[in-house]
Amino acid sequence: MSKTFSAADVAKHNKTTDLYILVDEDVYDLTKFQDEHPGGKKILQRVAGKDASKQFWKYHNEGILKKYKAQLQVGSLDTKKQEAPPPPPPAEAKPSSSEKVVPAAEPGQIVVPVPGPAAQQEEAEAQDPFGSLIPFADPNWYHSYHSPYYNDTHAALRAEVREWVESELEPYVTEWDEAKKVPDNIYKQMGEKGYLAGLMGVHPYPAHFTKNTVKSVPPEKWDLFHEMLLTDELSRTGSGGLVWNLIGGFGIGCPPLVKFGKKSLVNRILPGILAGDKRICLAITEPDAGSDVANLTCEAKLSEDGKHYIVNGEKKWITNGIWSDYFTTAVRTGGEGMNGISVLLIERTEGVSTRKMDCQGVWSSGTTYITFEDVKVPVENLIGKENQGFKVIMTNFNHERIGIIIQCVRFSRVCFEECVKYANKRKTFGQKLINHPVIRLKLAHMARQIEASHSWLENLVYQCQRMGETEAMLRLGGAIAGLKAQATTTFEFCTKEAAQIFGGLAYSRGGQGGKVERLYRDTLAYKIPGGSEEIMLDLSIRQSLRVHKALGMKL
Ligand code: HEM
Repeated sequence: MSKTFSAADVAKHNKTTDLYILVDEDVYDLTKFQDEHPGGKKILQRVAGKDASKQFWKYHNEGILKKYKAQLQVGSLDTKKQEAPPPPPPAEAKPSSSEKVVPAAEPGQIVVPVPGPAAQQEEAEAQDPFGSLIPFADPNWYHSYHSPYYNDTHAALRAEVREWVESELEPYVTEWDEAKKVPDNIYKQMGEKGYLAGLMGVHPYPAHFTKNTVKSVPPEKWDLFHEMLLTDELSRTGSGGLVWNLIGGFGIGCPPLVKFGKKSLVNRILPGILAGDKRICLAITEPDAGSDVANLTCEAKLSEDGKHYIVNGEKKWITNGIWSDYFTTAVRTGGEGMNGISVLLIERTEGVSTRKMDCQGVWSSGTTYITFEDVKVPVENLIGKENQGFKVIMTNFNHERIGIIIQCVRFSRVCFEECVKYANKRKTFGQKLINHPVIRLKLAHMARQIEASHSWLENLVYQCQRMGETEAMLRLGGAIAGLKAQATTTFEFCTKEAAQIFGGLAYSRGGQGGKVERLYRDTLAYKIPGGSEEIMLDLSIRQSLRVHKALGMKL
């Protein structure tokens, strides 16, 4: 691979039986690949032995080279400048001695962190520029804007996650989405890298349940902005399916267990989950109960000896259900309405059946139909108190919705970024797309919605960070619901506008418009679950008025 060629050497490989091309001064041997080239072999034969950079970039984006480089590159031109060595891996940030370190929580108990004085000082510094520097394609602290929310540990985590996403996830995302399955070892890596433990809305990091902690952030420094940026960077893959595969079941199924589960239950099953060996999901929605949670009918009856619940019922649209070992399940243990609901941790045992559902989007997320038939569940597996499960579910909603918002905002940025890159190379009517005002207008409407959503998001994450669980649940539900609607409408708007900019390329699957086409199909998976857009908008006003009345609102 490290071989060097002169242009004249490359020019000799100009036959169908010996076909080299140059792209950006790197030499590729396409002799065998030409037959499987999706764009056809004739088009490659026409540039055999030549510099095909211009043609290459016209038809592909950078993901293609990442995927095929190792297989096809045989060397570089002798004129090519040595590439700068890769940046050193993110340093393992160590707690400074001047900082206040909060002791780790006991199992099943949550401690609210207090940032130390050094952390507060760090927050004031703008971080070094990071990423493509395309405006609005990343949050503006990536562009050295000042921000009170991020310090060196956030920058280190950002570099760590991006490196993993770009090298090991992004090149394969389309393949996995089409196969409707992500290889198991990717989820396992989420555990090994310590990311699963950081995604539960619990801070500081519950390090005592796992030997795998995040490399670039000491557990006691972990905050909700680390969690936010982890989800954000994973979402750069532009696949709701991938993100939901990795965190869609865990991120909403595990927090109720950690926050409300009995110590013995948590101690027994959490380590296996955080290691990435066992999978968990949240099973609330039923064929006839969605946003109207209080109406659910899956029943759990206490056995005569009082040792088990016997569960019967159906759950529908359950993310990750097909691969899950544990189901955090809402069941009816009492009378009608919200006061008859409990939450049970059901293990995959006799009587639990799962079947994959075919859906419009988020293909690799494993959307599942579940039936429970006389499933015996030990009473030890009750999460929270009997008939008080509604509180557990409500507490979970803010965390779930914030996760959805983070993904929608980043997916909107992905659409924007793809459009800016494409509009700077694609020409129509003798002009690059970016030179047409109508295209810039579309980009401007995307950017203003993205940035407004992101600023509101940061503000609400900061409130969650400072308020603690119960106060956040009581006070922020309205605003978070409003922001969820804002984020899903922004996401839908951006996919629609991006599809218009990409034209036919966003209508066919894969290729340059591949991310936009996929995200377009994924939008409903964000607009409907976690509370539909309509319910969110209504709740945002109802709930905010109720809270502000309690605060002393004067009308
Ligand atoms: C390292 C060399 C190359 C590799 C690995 C490669 C790979 C691919 C792949 C995977 C696709 C499917 C669409 C996508 O995923 O983007 C594709 C499509 C295509 N390629 Fe290439 N290609 C190479 C070089 C070239 C060159 C030099 C040309 C032109 C001279 C070319 C022209 C095309 C065309 C026209 C398409 C169809 C685009 C469309 O469907 O809109 N490719 N190529």
